[in-house]
Amino acid sequence: MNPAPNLFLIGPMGAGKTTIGRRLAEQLQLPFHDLDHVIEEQTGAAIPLIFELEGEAGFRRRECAALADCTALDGIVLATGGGAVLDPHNRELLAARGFIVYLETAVDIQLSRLARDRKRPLLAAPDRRERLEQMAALRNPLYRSIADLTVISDNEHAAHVASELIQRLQQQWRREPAPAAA
Ligand SMILES: Nc1ncnc2c1ncn2[C@@H]1O[C@H](COP(=O)(O)OP(=O)(O)O)[C@@H](O)[C@H]1O
Ligand SMILES: O=C(O)C1=C[C@@H](OP(=O)(O)O)[C@@H](O)[C@H](O)C1
Ligand SMILES: [Mg+2]
Repeated sequence: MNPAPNLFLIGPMGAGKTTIGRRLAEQLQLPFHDLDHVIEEQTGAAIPLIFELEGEAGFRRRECAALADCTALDGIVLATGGGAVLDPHNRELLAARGFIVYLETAVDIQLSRLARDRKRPLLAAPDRRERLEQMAALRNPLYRSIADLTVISDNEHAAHVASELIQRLQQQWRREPAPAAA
């Protein structure tokens, strides 16, 4: 629960980390970074191509490097990718360097939001529900283990989730000092 100079969004694919993170950064007037976007810029390739050429292991190595770079910054909002919490060192860096918000989302909601998605290689499975449920079983305890704040991200309006999140953060910061921008 340490107030820290960064806000990190964690949670599964389709939770709205990228969408809500961008809104949150705008409203808090902080720079926004999306970990997947940073990986794509550093690699010069889109996420599906990285998976195709280097496999998930190669993507994870790049994700660790990008996360180390992003968590070295101060005063940012960072939307992580859903699997960033799998690596124990990533979890340590996130916990040490920022305030962690877990966007909790039901598999049904993920399925409907991502129904037409073709940019998330891990969803290229014959049974998407089964894949998401397997990932949730492994990852949800990890999200919970490092979250400073958990917000249910099931509402169909991203703006609604973002404003609830800001209210919850303000309540939190009334109890503890607000994170200072760099
Ligand atoms: N609260 C929400 N309600 C409805 N759709 C949402 C909401 N948050 C995100 N979305 C949509 O779901 C999809 C995935 O959102 P995204 O922000 O990319 O999630 P993540 O980064 O967690 O994978 C996008 O099409 C986005 O517009
Ligand atoms: O859950 C995962 O392992 C992944 C989530 C994706 O990001 P989002 O959570 O932003 O969709 C992206 O990092 C990659 O496709 C792998
Ligand atoms: Mg995202």
